[in-house]
Amino acid sequence: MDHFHYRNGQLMAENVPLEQIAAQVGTPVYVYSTATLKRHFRVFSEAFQGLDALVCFAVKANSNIAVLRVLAKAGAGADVVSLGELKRALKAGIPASKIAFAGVGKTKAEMAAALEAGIMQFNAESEAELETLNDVAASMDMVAPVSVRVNPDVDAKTHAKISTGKSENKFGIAWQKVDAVYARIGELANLKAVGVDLHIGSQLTDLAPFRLAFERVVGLVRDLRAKGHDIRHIDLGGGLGIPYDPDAETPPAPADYGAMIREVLGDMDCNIILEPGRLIAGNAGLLLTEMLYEKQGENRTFYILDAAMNDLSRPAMYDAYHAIVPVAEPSGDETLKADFVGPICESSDVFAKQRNTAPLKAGDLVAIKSAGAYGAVMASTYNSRPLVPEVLVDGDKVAVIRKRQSLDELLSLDEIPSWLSGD
Ligand SMILES: Cc1ncc(COP(=O)(O)O)c(C=O)c1O
Ligand SMILES: N[C@@H](CCCC[NH3+])C(=O)O
Repeated sequence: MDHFHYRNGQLMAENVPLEQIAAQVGTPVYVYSTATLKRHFRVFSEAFQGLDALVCFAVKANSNIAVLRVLAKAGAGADVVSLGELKRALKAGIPASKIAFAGVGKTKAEMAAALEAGIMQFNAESEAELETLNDVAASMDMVAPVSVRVNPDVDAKTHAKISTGKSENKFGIAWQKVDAVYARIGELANLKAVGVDLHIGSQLTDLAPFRLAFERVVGLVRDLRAKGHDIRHIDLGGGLGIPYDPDAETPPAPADYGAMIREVLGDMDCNIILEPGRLIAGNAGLLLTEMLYEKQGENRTFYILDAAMNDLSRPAMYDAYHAIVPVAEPSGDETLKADFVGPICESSDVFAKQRNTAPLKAGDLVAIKSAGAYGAVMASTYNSRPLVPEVLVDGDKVAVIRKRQSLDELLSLDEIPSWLSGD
């Protein structure tokens, strides 16, 4: 059941008409459904029932503290990649013991803060990082729990810009080198190897690359254990895709993903960590926007929206498909083709080209769907456009969970140096 649905001719977020949110908060605005977040988390978690599994939400997908709070209450851990994300996860009530810290460029300050907080594990991505982590832990008289992120050199068969598990990608340590790396960890007094980790890419719509990568990791864990390393955690990363365009994509169901994992890892006697981001948040949010103008170009109609690529960058960055629907349910069957574009001075500020749509007019509200993951978090203020607000709906309750940035707030970050002030 879609929690964004038409009722009495109006697109709703659960029991709240989007028109009401636009009137209260203005547009553009991100709107999230609590029921969808909870359902996605539950369905994903149920796929691992009976296994010793921990679902760590990838905070990079949606880092709003209220969204994290919903997931914390449902039992989620967190996968974080910066001190900012760590602080958000902790503030949302996710216990440090359920937090993994990933990323190729962790700073010493980030390492120290994460050690201080007592996180579950660092997912280390290079030999140099391990040496630095050992030094930081030594200076604090602590032992850092580490998993090495293995790069299994598997083609995830996803968009090139969101593939991470090939040898040419910057992520992880080549799986052929991993043996030597764990031997080195064994020599470092302030590190303790607790697991292995991998993440091969995002928006995967096929189980085969996952299976290949997981089988490689299982082989690796057996070897490491035979050499005396006590590998308890196997972190399989995130990446399971979602249907942005149900006619074009049919990603595997979480239950099938879970069944495959059970098959490959079921007898490993380990704690399995999963890091879904998009799967939990993607279809739990939309970007609500108003159409400003219609413009007739050469052989095409432009629908110019008040949202732009700075608010939702996925179409511009990855040519990503997002469904676009009118908030007022179309009364007839008439359709036409239009380009949905934003106001930014870039040719790539396009949400959809030659998209079939009901005819729209200036002032109409439009929802850009599947924008709950990698939407608000990737926004910028390009063209001096303030960050847009985020709203959370729960049944008939509505709350602004991030307020709209004001122009004053945006401009107040700049300063004119003393030598330029005056005439
Ligand atoms: C290390 C890591 N874990 C988890 C994720 C979440 O991925 P997704 O949102 O595709 O589930 C990402 C992003 O791709 C990631 O880099
Ligand atoms: N940001 C990307 C995915 C990359 C995920 C981060 N590893 C997207 O919107 O699809």
